[in-house]
Amino acid sequence: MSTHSDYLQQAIDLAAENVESGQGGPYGALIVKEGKIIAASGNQVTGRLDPTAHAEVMAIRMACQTLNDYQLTGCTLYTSCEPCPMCLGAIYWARLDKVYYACSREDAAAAGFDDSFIYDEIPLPPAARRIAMLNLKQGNDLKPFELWNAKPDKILY
Ligand SMILES: Nc1nc2[nH]cnc2c(=O)[nH]1
Repeated sequence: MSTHSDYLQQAIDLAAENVESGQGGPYGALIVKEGKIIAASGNQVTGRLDPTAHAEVMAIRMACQTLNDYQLTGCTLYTSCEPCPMCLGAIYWARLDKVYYACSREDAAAAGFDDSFIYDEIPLPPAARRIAMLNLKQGNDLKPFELWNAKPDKILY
């Protein structure tokens, strides 16, 4: 029976292997459900030319395919490093039960992966962010939400 520490060690090993493979950054993640590893991935940002291909996001995508579901309730994520703000959002949307991580955001920053500029942006008003988010109201901007609310067979997530 593997322990939390065993799974976390596997995530760290994946991260270290990822440096050799050249697929992306020094990160690894895996997802466990009922004692079984259902997904595992390294960071694949540069290999896939995909800035969203962080280890945690890749593992979440893989686990959803494995379970044929869009939510991961009952699953635990093990990651070599504290999730970045993007992965944090993905973790909540995926409804994972719990996350274990090894390195901290401070460790990542010391290695050149500093997320603090993103954390600092979050509380700012959208238009004041470094990448300005400009709210342009349109006459029919609420239409998609109205259609959604009226749709009897919608799949809630
Ligand atoms: N936790 C985590 N942080 C990152 N920062 C840049 N890439 C990654 C990643 O794949 N995982």
